[in-house]
Amino acid sequence: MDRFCAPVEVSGVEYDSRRVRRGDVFVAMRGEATDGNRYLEAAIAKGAAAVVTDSREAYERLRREHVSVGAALVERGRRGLAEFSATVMGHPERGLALSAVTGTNGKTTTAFLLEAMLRSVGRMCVLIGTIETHVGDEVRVSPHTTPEASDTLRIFADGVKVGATEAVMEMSSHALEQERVWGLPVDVAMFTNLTQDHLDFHGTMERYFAAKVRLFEGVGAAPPRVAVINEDDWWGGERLAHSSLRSEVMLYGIEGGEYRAENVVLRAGETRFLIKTPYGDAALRSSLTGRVNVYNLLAASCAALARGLTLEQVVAGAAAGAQVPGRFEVVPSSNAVTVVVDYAHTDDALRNLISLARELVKERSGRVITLFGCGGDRDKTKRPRMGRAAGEGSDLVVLTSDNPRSEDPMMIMEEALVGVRETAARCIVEQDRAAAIEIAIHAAKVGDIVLIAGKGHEKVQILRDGTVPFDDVAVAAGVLRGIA
Ligand SMILES: CC(=O)N[C@H]1[C@@H](OP(=O)(O)OP(=O)(O)OC[C@H]2O[C@@H](n3ccc(=O)[nH]c3=O)[C@H](O)[C@@H]2O)O[C@H](CO)[C@@H](O)[C@@H]1O[C@H](C)C(=O)N[C@@H](C)C(=O)N[C@H](CCC(=O)O)C(=O)O
Ligand SMILES: Nc1ncnc2c1ncn2[C@@H]1O[C@H](COP(=O)(O)OP(=O)(O)OP(=O)(O)O)[C@@H](O)[C@H]1O
Ligand SMILES: N[C@H](CCC[C@H](N)C(=O)O)C(=O)O
Ligand SMILES: [Mg+2]
Repeated sequence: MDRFCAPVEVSGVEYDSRRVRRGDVFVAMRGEATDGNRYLEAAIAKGAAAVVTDSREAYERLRREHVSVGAALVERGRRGLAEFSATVMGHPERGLALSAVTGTNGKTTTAFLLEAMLRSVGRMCVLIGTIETHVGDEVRVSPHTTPEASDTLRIFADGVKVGATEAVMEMSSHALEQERVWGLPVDVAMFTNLTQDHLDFHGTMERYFAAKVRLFEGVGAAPPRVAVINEDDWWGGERLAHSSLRSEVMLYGIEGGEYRAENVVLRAGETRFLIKTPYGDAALRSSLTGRVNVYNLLAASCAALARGLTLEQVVAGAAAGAQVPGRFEVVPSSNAVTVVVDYAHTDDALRNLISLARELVKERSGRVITLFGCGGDRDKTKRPRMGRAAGEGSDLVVLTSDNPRSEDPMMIMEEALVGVRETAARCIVEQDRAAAIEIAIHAAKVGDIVLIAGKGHEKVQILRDGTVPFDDVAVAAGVLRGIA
C-alpha cells in the first residue's frame, strides 16, 4: 500500500460519497453496480480530507489534481476500509468478544438466542443482524444483515462506550465473500446449515459453501477459537467438520453431534428437549416453535457454553429468549383459524415450515394454506424450487409477490408457478400481496393454518416504482379483525 502522500488529520472513514463529512477519509471501492472511484470529486467536494482508492488510475489523478487531499493506493478497497477504520477508531473490535453465525437459514434466530443467553447472565451485548442492531438496550435499524467494516466498527465502538463486552453478529455469505468483515477477530463461529440460495451471486453451491467457510478460516484475522457446527447438515457434518479447521470444534445435532438434543417434544409455542453435552445433561425449554428451532437452540447453547456460561445458565437463558419477530409469529386473533407469518424464503425453509404446520393441524384434521412469493433481483433458480416446496405439502397455495424489486412481478410468479404445477396443490395467483393475504385467510376454515411466508419482520415492500410500507402481520391482523 502506498502511504498517504499528504499529511492529514482524519475524523472518520466512509465508503459512500453521499455520507462523507468534513475531515473523513473516503475509501473508493470498485463494486458490481458502480465504482466508488467515480465519486472521488463528490467526496472531496463534501470535505474528504483523504482518499483511499483501489484504482491506480484514480490514485495518479488524485496526486495530480488534488494535491491538498491525502491519497493512498490499496490493492483491495474493503481491506483498506477495514484497516483504516480500525486504526482511526482505536480498534473497538479488540474490546468485544465476538460470536458470529453463518449458514443459509437460522442466523437471525440463533443470534437472538445467543444474545438472550448472554444478557441473562448480565453481559451487555452488541447484536448485528437482519432485523435490527442492538447496542446494549438501544435498538437501531439494520440496513444490511452484515454491514461494511466501517459501520460495524462504529457500532462496536458505541457498544464499548456503553459497557458492552460481547458482540453477536450474523455474517452473510455476501459479506464473507466481499470481505466486509475483514479483520474482525471472531472468538466463536457458528455454522447452521447450507441449502440453495443466492446462486445469482455465488454461481454454484461449492462457491456458496466456500464463502461460508471463510468465517472458519478467519477473514483478515486469526481463525475462530471455537467452531460450532451442525453435524446433521451435510455441508456441516461431511464437509466443514472434516476440513482442516484450526479451532476447537463443537458438533451439534439431533441425529448426530456431541452436543445433542434427545427426547424432543414439539408443540405450538413450546419446544422441549434434553440437551446432552460432555459437561452433563439438562432439560431445555423454549417458547419457539418447530424442529428448526431445536437446531438454533443447540447452536446458541454451544456458543454460550464456549463463551463461558454454565449449562444451567444456558437453559435458563434459553427459557428467557422471547419471540423473534417474523419467525413463526402467530398473528393474534380470536378466530379459530391460525395465521402464521414466517421469513421462509428458500425451498428448504418452506418445506420445513409446511411440514411443521402439517404436524400442528394433524390432530384437528385442518388444512395447510401457504402464501408465498419470490424476491426479485435474487437467485432465479430458487423460484420453481420454492413453488414445488410450497405445493408439495400444502392443500392450497396462494402465489403472490414478495419484493419484486426491479423485476416484473408477473414474470417472477410465472417462474414459481412452474414448480407449483408439478404438484397436486390447488393454486390461486394474486399479484397484490395484501389482496392475496385476504384471499388466503378467507379460504381458511376452522382448524386450518394459513402460512404467510417470505417477508417475516419486513416493514416495506420493494417494488419497481419505489418502496412502500408493508407489514404481513398488520395486514393479516386487519383481515382477521374483519372476519372476527
Ligand atoms: C451484491 C451486494 O452485496 N452488493 C452490496 C455491495 O455492492 P457493490 O460492492 O457492488 O458496490 P456498488 O453498489 O457497486 O458501489 C461501489 C461503491 O461505490 C460507492 N458509491 C456508490 C454510489 C455513490 O453515489 N457514491 C458512492 O460512493 C458505494 O458505497 C460502494 O462503496 O456493497 C454496497 C455498499 O455496501 C451494498 O449497498 C450492496 O448491497 C446491495 C444493495 C444488496 O442488495 N445487497 C444484498 C444482496 C446483501 O448484501 N444481502 C446480505 C444478506 C443476504 C442473506 O444472507 O440472505 C447482507 O449482508 O445484507
Ligand atoms: N435452523 C434452521 N434450519 C432451517 N430453516 C430454518 C432454521 N431456522 C430458521 N429457519 C427458517 O428460515 C427462516 C429465516 O430464519 P432466520 O431469519 O433465523 O434465518 P437467516 O439465516 O437469518 O435468514 P437471512 O439470511 O435471510 O437473514 C425462518 O423463518 C424459518 O422458516
Ligand atoms: N436476505 C435475503 C432476504 C430475502 C427476503 C425476501 N423477502 C426477498 O426479498 O427475497 C436477501 O436479501 O436475499
Ligand atoms: Mg438473518
